[in-house]
Amino acid sequence: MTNHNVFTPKDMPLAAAAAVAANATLHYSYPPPRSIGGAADYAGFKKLLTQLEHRSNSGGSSGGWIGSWLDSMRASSPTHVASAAAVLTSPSLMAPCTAEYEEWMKQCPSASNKFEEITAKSKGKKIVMFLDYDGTLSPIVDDPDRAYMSEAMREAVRDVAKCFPTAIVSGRCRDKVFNFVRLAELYYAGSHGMDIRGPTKSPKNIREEKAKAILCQPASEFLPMIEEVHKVLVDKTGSIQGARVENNKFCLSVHFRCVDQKKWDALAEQVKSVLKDYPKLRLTTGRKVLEIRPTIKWDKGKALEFLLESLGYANFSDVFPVYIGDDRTDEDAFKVLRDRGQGIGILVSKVPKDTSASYSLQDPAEVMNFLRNLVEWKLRSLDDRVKV
Ligand SMILES: O=P(O)(O)OC[C@H]1O[C@H](O[C@H]2O[C@H](CO)[C@@H](O)[C@H](O)[C@H]2O)[C@H](O)[C@@H](O)[C@@H]1O
Repeated sequence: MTNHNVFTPKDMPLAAAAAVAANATLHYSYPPPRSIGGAADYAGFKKLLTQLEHRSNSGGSSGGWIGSWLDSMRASSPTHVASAAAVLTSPSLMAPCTAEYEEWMKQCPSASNKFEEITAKSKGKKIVMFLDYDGTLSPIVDDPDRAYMSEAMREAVRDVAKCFPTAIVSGRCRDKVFNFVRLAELYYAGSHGMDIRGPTKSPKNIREEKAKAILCQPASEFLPMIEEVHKVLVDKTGSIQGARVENNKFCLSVHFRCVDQKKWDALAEQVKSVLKDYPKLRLTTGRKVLEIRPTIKWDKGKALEFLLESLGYANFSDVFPVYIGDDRTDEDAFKVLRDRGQGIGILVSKVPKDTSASYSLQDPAEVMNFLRNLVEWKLRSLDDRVKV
């Protein structure tokens, strides 16, 4: 089991630096990652993409408790700004952070800086993209209903999907995440992978009938139970200001981002008392959220495997899955890739975390840059082939 975001007193400077980074108004003083090509280059490549498109057209997280409820909630929320100023102004506090970050960077280097290494690894293989939504394609915000992705990000994802089969894998319910992304040519795995659907508009790189046939809902029998628990939780948590229960169809999210920290314990107790009557449901933690889901052995890792199989890409030798995500629940997918020795996992994080991913990116902005670079690289290699 990974030990994400677990901060002990000795980690306090690091936690404070995390706060600085996670709140994005201040920046962690670390060398910015190298980028390949800027906006101008990208416009040129967009033109090339359109040309090449025409040319080709003619041919677990693991469940259970991690310590106490409250510890677990705190562990998933290292985003307070309280000590940020102290960190920024104190060299003695900054030094250990940098050393620790540098150490982490050795284990989980920047995918931007290692771009050539990544593309070299994928040589001769078919890249398949898996993208988490919240915190990966959209920045984390207080109101889950307003977690919009930018138009620029949408365009980058659209371009990626023209080059590689692309799936969105999210804890949100499939319809909701689709309404945010609004790209019909993608695969969507909602409810932490428990609701998978192929594209409604056929992507260029997949046979239409194959794409449309993909559908997987391994937790259907839990629907009535989830509905019931949703109602009970809304009722029980109603008195806690800022608490919010989100119905994600096959799972539920209890948000505490806007709850006063003094009330976290009370909220945890409420959730705990409800779940006592539902032993077939388990709880995991995400970014200031308690996630309630069926105890079935299904997670984002299983969803990734399902999609690879369905697409006929399960073969080790000719597929290179790239999974990008920021959350504990994405660790299940990173682990699958690591265990299979196939493709790469990229963790989106500005702070050191225990992870099964092999690379990192700092935030959605850097994810967008990475996606654009992949498209440019792909088009460059296609164009080179055409020239030959
Ligand atoms: O798998 P994901 O796509 O990363 O979804 C995980 C949860 O993301 C959302 O919550 C998170 O983002 C919110 C908006 O930025 C933020 O307010 C919240 O604190 C985060 O936990 C979503 O609302 C949940 O339903 C997903 O399970």
